[in-house]
Amino acid sequence: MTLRIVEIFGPTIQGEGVLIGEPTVFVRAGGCDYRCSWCDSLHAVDSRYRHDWLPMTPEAVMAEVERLSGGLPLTVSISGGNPAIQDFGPLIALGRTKGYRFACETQGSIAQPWFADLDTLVLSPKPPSSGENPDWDRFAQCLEAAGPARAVMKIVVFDDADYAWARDAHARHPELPLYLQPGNPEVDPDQPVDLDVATARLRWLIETVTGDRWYTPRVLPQLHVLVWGNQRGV
Ligand SMILES: C[S@@+](CC[C@H](N)C(=O)[O-])C[C@H]1O[C@@H](n2cnc3c(N)ncnc32)[C@H](O)[C@@H]1O
Ligand SMILES: Nc1nc2[nH]cc(C(=O)O)c2c(=O)[nH]1
Ligand code: SF4
Ligand SMILES: [Mg+2]
Repeated sequence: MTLRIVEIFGPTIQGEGVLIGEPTVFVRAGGCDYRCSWCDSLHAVDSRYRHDWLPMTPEAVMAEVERLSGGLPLTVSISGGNPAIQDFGPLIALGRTKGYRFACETQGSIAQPWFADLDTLVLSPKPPSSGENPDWDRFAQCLEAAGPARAVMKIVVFDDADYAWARDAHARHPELPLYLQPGNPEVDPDQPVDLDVATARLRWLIETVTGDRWYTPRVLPQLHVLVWGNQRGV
């Protein structure tokens, strides 16, 4: 059994959401059932890049994670692409025997039994600006599959319509801790990120939430983007 792997990198810090700042090794899976207009990881989505994806056994993935982490357990974040189109159960089982913890980032379109083996499931349903239209029944199936794993919701907000949509999404799932992050409009890895633009977008989101007296979500930047821009592998 092999997994389609785009890249394995770290240790770095988790730059987004509930685990922000946490030392992390990332395992990026190839392939996605969505095509978000502003996807910052097209190299893991578009089949144009698939010749760069490596078939790897769970043992080989874990060996690379251990090499990068110096053999000391930390949090492994499985992202993509949508990792839920593959079976990460054997990798998680193997990593657990060595003391590693696991988180997964997915949009909530495909449920997997192995979600229950995670420590943290980050569900990131896509707002209107993405051009995708989430299926809330499937989203609920993902939550059900998570079982004992901690599930949280992270929503990217580009504009007022996304913000209103995020409020509705929270109303559907008030039980999920909610994290909002401003959208990054500049995702070309070869172009620098304009920090003034990033700061202005973050300020707008904070002021929108507080101005609305909405005290539920945590508003966070993409910390890695502030530090490294759109560079890959960080
Ligand atoms: C690249 S995705 C991979 C995992 C999964 N496909 C998903 O979308 O949740 C990881 C996270 O990056 C977020 N993201 C992608 N492009 C972004 C952008 N341009 N600005 C801000 N966040 C973005 C996604 O919403 C998701 O929360
Ligand atoms: N540092 C860092 N934090 C991240 N959080 C989510 C990421 C992703 O691309 O899934 C990501 C990433 O690529 N790097
Ligand atoms: S679901 Fe995630 S990986 Fe897939 S296109 Fe959207 S942001 Fe990119
Ligand atoms: Mg990213």
